[in-house]
Amino acid sequence: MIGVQTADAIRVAEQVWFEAHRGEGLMGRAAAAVAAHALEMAGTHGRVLVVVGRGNNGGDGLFAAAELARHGLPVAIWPVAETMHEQGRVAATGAGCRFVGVVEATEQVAEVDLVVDAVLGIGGRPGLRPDVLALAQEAEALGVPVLAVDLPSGLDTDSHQLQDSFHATRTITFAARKACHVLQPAASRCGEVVCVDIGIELGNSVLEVAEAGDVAVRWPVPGPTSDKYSRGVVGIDSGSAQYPGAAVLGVTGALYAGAGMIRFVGPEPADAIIRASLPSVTHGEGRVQAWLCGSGWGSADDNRARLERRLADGVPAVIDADALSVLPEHLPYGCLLTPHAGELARLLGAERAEVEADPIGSAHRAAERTGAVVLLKGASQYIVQPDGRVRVAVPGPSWTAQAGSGDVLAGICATLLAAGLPAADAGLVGASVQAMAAARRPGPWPPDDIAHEVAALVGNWGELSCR
Ligand SMILES: NC(=O)C1=CN([C@@H]2O[C@H](COP(=O)(O)OP(=O)(O)OC[C@H]3O[C@@H](n4cnc5c(N)ncnc54)[C@H](OP(=O)(O)O)[C@@H]3O)[C@@H](O)[C@H]2O)[C@@H](O)CC1
Ligand SMILES: [K+]
Repeated sequence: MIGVQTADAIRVAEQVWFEAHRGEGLMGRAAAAVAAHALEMAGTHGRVLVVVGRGNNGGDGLFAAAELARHGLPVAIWPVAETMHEQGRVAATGAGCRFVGVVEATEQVAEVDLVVDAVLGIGGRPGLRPDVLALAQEAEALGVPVLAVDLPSGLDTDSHQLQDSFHATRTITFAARKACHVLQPAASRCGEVVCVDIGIELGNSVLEVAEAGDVAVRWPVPGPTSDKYSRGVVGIDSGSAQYPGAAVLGVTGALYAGAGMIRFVGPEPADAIIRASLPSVTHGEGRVQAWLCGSGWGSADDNRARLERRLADGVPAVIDADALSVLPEHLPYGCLLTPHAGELARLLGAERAEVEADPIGSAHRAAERTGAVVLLKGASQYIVQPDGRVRVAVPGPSWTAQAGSGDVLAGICATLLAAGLPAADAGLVGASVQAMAAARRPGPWPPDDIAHEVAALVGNWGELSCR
């Protein structure tokens, strides 16, 4: 898992380091890493424009500029504020960097091979001054590579929200990733994110982002004594006359994620379609280890009773789509809710914009209120537990932003619940594996094709770990 830290936590850790290492500095380490990446991006003869702010982020930029100039690169520096880091200014001047004003900097953008953005780091307030924004936009429009120091200036360090900012090709950050580097849409401004260890010690992270290895180790691979019951029986009550496809997709997701057995109890015409196209699925009631309810129910009058009937078994359930608006007072232990932003807003009686402004807080409210884990779907997929722990699924390509992806995902998660994964892991692993499968098969593939790709992906892990 990748641990994400806040700006405050970084500041505290830096302070502890400074107290333990009196007279020493961290900026040299940060600047050396920036210079190495700048050299790689600009080439040994590249022309570089470094835009520096008044704080320590600007200091990093000035020391990196000095290093580049010592390597013989022509370096121009635009200090955007009236003051700048004094030792950094002395170093850059001594190394032969040239200081320019706004007019020359703007002219230079079209000429240079790299722009280094060292305007604002973790001490910055969101947004950019108009003249700095104009330069950032010019660089983007011209396709000039941008190396952001710590974060693209203009972004809010601890937020997922988009702001007027630089659009980096690469961002080099220090000690740990921050929310803006990993959460969409802000992360889309960061380009490739490189995290450099500068030697400070950090405590618990504010949230964690899953990596491929975290998914593989949690995947329930059958052992030599496994049978269809021990692997997990999934009950699926989904679909309606209006939305039979949701049921077919959910069953497909469950099947290709490796359900030991599926009992489908949804209505026609999905029942007949599944009988004809997915012959391993059984039909009718029986014992199950987990339920999937809600996908494709539509706004029928009997949704509340339909959900209560399934929850009466007392086993964990994936509660999706239309079932999210008819939740009973008490849910069985270990349920997973899988709303998108609009569904979560309805569940909370809030506006969609409120959920989009505060996805983690909104998902946490729903988790606290229901006692269930919430998997909030979207460009970044949050898994939030009632105790406030937050994890984010492995990110995937935007191709999965299409109708039916959520139905497949609910089926995958239900298989994982039935296999015995706790709801938080089922949500994390389910959302991640779908994203990873989509990444293996880029392009406009329909969601059922991505479900098939899940089986291929998991099969590779099976070779390694199947006994
Ligand atoms: N500590 C260390 O040893 C290490 C730190 N490191 C580096 O330092 C960075 C943090 O430095 P920092 O704390 O000086 O903050 P930074 O982001 O440079 O900017 C703050 C300045 O900008 C101003 N300002 C703010 N918002 C603004 C806006 N929207 N528009 C215009 N101005 C704005 C604000 O002025 P104010 O108006 O608040 O008086 C303030 O003066 C960190 O990201 C990393 O790069 C590394 O070297 C590792 C070691
Ligand atoms: K920056």
